[in-house]
Amino acid sequence: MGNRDVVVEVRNLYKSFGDLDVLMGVDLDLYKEENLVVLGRSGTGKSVLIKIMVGLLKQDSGSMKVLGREVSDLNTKELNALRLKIGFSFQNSALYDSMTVRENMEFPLVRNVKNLTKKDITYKIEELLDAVGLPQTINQMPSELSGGQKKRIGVARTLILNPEIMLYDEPTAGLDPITCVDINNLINEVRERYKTTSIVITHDLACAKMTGDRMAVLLDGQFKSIGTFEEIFPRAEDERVKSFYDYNFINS
Ligand SMILES: Nc1ncnc2c1ncn2[C@@H]1O[C@H](COP(=O)(O)OP(=O)(O)OP(=O)(O)O)[C@@H](O)[C@H]1O
Repeated sequence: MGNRDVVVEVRNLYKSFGDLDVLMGVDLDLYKEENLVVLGRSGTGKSVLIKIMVGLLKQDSGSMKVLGREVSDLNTKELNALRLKIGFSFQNSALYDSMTVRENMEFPLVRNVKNLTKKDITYKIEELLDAVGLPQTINQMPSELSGGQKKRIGVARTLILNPEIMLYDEPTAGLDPITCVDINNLINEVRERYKTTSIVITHDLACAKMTGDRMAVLLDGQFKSIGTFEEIFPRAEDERVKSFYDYNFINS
């Protein structure tokens, strides 16, 4: 891990929807260049937490500081600037089906960065396709790519704006075990090469083990356990944390 600068600081964060209490006192420090895995069953509030982090939702109380700024205090312009520093890698890759790989990658660049020459754009696209090991796909359509390749291109497209923070939402969902290992390696390589700080949301403990420096388990609206894989799972006492481990490593 790099130094211990805190990139995201969450303190006593609460969020409810009517009678539904989702986040109930979340605390978290995400350190620079760390890969933090967030685990939690469906509906525990992982997406709500991420949405508060990028200013799509507002907390009821508590604090969410990203890159030193309290997100709920930011105006629209500041929020847009913050979002450019956060790369979101979607579960379904979110590529535009009617565009080639090159056009898919060009799109966020042209939209967000002024005064780039055609040469700059091509250079950047080629560099990132190289980084994800798919330079040969530049003129292909998404329909011609495998699920794993689409994920890689999705990650390359997210990286094109040089984000400081990467959010990976279920990066291995729907992939075969070998492609999962590939994507996990990619997440680690991205951190090495681009010095990103990452949050990986997953239900896949093998993915968690390979990519996470630490993991945080969201239970009853809080991170009850935060630590390395070995600190949390093999000897978990909470039945729900234990069942996560048993399900992934014994019953599957
Ligand atoms: N805008 C909203 N209005 C009302 N309820 C919401 C809203 N957003 C989320 N919720 C509720 O908050 C709870 C947590 O949702 P969230 O999407 O964060 O779950 P999750 O942990 O990301 O689940 P999954 O793993 O299935 O994606 C759910 O019960 C959901 O219905």
